[in-house]
Amino acid sequence: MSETPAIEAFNSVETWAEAIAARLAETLGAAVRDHGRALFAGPGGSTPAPVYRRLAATDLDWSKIAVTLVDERYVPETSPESNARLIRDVLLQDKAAAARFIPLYTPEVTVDRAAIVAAKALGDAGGRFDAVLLGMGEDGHICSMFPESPTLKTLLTPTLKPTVLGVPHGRDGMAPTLERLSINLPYLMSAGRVILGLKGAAKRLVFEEQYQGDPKTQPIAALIAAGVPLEVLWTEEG
Ligand SMILES: O=C(O)[C@H](O)[C@@H](O)[C@H](O)[C@H](O)COP(=O)(O)O
Repeated sequence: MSETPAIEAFNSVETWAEAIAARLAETLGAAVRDHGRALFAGPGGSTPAPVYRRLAATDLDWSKIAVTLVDERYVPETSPESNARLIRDVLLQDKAAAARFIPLYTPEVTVDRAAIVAAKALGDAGGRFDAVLLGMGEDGHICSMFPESPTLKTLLTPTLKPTVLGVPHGRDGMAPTLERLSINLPYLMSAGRVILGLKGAAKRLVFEEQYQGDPKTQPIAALIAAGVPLEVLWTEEG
């Protein structure tokens, strides 16, 4: 049985965000020191902004760090739904403005073509993340690994190469409401450090319910079963 990760609890969003940013900075700084470059992948959504703000102010050699996304809505950066917009507006500021951004979205092509372009761009950047920050939806999705999605099985297949896949929007009102692009489980298996940041009681409950679930249909269970050394940092403050 794979190690089940302990949940580290923080009594405020501030201390929670500081702890995550410090760990990400430690890992990215070590990668730059040891290999001359680092690759970070983070989520969109409403959770990571306090972490991104702290990371942006951290003294690292950002000119040697590339930043990308673990998933993206298939919309241009001008859309308020764009995760790239969040990264540019919050993370690629201050000291981190010197970092290179690798978007997942490509305009005017199909989502599957955009996934191929993104997979190549990430491959050209080394094909392995030194540090990953994940969020989680209240349905247990991470990245764009949504329950009931026809792409879920392929995204969760541990034996494939790390890549990016197109994810169709859900039918009959099912999530996701927009077409998406998502890294697959092998990208998390090959990462140097994977941190899951959770806020609120509901998400803690979902995590505790799902981490010993079905690795074929529940992303958190899939990470644990695949032996991803997940660090889970949680704060009650929603
Ligand atoms: O594109 C996205 O929505 C995110 O990358 C996604 O994977 C996110 O981490 C979860 O949906 C949680 O979203 P919240 O942080 O908004 O709860």
